[in-house]
Amino acid sequence: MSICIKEVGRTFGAFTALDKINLIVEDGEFLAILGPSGCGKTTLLRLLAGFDAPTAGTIEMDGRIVGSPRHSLPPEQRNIGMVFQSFALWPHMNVRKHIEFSLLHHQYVRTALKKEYKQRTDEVLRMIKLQHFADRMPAELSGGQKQRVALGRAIAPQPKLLLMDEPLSSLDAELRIAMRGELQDIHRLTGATIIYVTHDQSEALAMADRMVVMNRGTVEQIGTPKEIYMHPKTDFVARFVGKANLIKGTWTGKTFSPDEAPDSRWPDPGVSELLKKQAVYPARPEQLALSRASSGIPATVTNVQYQGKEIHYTVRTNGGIWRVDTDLSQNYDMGDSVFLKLKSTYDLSAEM
Ligand SMILES: Nc1ncnc2c1ncn2[C@@H]1O[C@H](COP(=O)(O)OP(=O)(O)OP(=O)(O)O)[C@@H](O)[C@H]1O
Repeated sequence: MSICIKEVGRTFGAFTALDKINLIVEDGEFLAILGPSGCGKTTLLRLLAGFDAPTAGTIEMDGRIVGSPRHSLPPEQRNIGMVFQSFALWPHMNVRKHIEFSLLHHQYVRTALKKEYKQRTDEVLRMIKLQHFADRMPAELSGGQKQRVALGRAIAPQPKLLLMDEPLSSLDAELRIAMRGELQDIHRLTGATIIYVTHDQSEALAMADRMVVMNRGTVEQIGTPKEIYMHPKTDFVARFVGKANLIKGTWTGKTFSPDEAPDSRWPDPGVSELLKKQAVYPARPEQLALSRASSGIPATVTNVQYQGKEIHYTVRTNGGIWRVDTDLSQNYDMGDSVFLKLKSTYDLSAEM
């Protein structure tokens, strides 16, 4: 299913939860909507599901207007499947019945699928790897298994659009990672368009074809995970997705000199015009290095966190507090005086 969101807004009294959202989602695309708490992600998903109507603009699905201030097609007439954070399983139904129920009661199930619902249920149970758990009740399942039932129930009727609202957030870290692969498999197997809401950037980066980064009810940037991570357009995206340090300085054409180390020349890896206008360089923690040699920005180590594969340092300079991630060969202690630099692979001053 393709979706076209045009100038969509949603106000609650005097409060604007969504403002002039414009977005096109291609048929079969996996789109992640990423943003901090309260930025309007769930509000947008509710508009797409048909639980709520926009107060401005239009939402089209496969070329047909389904949501506008005057008219909203109810959820059951939209050919969608939904998966929520809470699983929302029925406590009195076993795993098989969950899948069967959705096949027998979803308005858009093809007659052939409905007729063959037992075979389809077996197929879905295999897809979500619960064929040996079909008779279990929800209370007898682990968190990951419950999540898979919710997913199976949503995909069984072969909806053209799957809406997911933080579906992995109640799982532990290990399961969340395992479920990412399963969601990708399901996307590949079903070919459905997926709109996936999360505030976890690593989830969005790992799975999505494209990401929409939202902030305070507006879209900050739309792009592939690589574009968003490597080339953030705004300071918000640079900080939120890449955890970038926004170092102040002067841009001269394609080189940057930090105010606190004016002799350094940092190259332009594709920094946006907006960030250049703001006279900052977005350096992600892994792009920075520390050294004892006296070149770069003088800094003091204020925090050290050993992470096994790398070390996360926090350093303070006159201009701010910055995060630097290094490999294990760099060893500094709290209180050490060091110099903050761009990693030598990036730093042009090394060639001078
Ligand atoms: N029915 C409502 N009445 C008034 N304000 C609302 C209503 N629904 C949402 N809001 C407000 O709209 C804003 C966006 O809410 P929304 O639930 O979309 O955020 P979110 O990005 O999904 O956040 P989270 O990640 O915490 O779920 C919030 O400030 C919220 O308080």
